[in-house]
Amino acid sequence: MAMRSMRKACGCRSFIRALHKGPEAAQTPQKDAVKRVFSGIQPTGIPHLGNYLGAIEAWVRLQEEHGLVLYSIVDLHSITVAQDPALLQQSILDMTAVLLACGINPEKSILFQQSQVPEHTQLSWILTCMVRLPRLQHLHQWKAKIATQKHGGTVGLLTYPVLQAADILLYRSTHVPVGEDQVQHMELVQDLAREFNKKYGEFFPVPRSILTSMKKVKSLRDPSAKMSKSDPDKLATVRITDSPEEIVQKFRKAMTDFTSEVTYEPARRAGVSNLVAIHAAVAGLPVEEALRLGAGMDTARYKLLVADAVIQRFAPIKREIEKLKMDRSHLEKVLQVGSAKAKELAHPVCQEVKKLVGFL
Ligand SMILES: Nc1ncnc2c1ncn2[C@@H]1O[C@H](COP(=O)(O)OC(=O)[C@@H](N)Cc2c[nH]c3ccccc23)[C@@H](O)[C@H]1O
Repeated sequence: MAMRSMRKACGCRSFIRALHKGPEAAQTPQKDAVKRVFSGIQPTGIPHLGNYLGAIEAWVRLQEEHGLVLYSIVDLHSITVAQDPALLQQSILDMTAVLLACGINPEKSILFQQSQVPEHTQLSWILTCMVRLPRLQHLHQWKAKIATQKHGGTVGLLTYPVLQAADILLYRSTHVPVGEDQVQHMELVQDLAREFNKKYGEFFPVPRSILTSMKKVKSLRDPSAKMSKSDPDKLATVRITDSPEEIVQKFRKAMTDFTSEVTYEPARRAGVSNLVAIHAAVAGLPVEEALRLGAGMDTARYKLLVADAVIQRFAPIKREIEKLKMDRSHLEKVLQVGSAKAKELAHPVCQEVKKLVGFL
């Protein structure tokens, strides 16, 4: 059944070609002609402009182009740092509402809850036994995250990228739309796929990252850093559900420089260039057109134009989120159905892996 569903996944490749792929992606030979797309998002916190432009927007387009597309709400990943159980339950449903409101269509892609498919943790254990400790200790995100944790962080936080590898490989995925912050994790996934194939015979395709032109949306308060859910400065991050007033305030306070003209020079003028990139992306314009609209404005006025474009873009999504959140049983049903479909795909792959590894 799994292989039959996977074979259906072909479709046109134009969108994938149109997206910028990272260098590691371009160099990876891809023997597998069938495209299988997988990605995930942590349920904790409301998605922000970075999640939306760097990942979710691409997810929506990819489900139009490919037969087998899976998106997972990765609740197992979220407990690598402390969570309140009641809040986590609510966050999983809220994230379901957000993804549906953004355009994820459960008829076109499989939207599911990671913990409902136990094969993720089973494959994760097998892969964990193939990774050397220093490989995980050298990853940027581990180093950044332990700096914020008491007592050095949990073992789960350390092995988090191996679970991510299991998520992807479990569906023998070929393409993974992610933001730039996940590229190092993707290199680990690619290495694990190659190593597994070398040891047990050709089994996993080596998955490629798909990066959009908005692969790193910067913090509004520090354009040298990425926009992040966990930024302690509330003005740094624009969430999908922010009110128009909050959005205006955040853009007003966005860090730029002492030049008032609006230009796009990411290396020299990171702050204003981040605004131009956001403007172009949310308004669906080329950067040149966004610059033309900002011509003659000073940065203070341009910030309001960008804020307005973001407000317009998020307004219908916000309305839809509110509507969806009123029907809890619908959200639960979507996850239930999606998780059953994912399990149907995951089970035979996991069984094959177990056999290859030598389990009876
Ligand atoms: N400032 C930003 N600019 C551009 N893109 C950004 C920005 N911030 C976040 N992203 C992207 O949003 C997606 C979800 O983020 P998460 O932190 O939940 O994403 C994470 O924590 C993953 N470990 C979840 C995961 C678990 N298993 C997977 C398997 C495949 C892909 C992803 C996963 C990601 O694509 C992330 O790159």
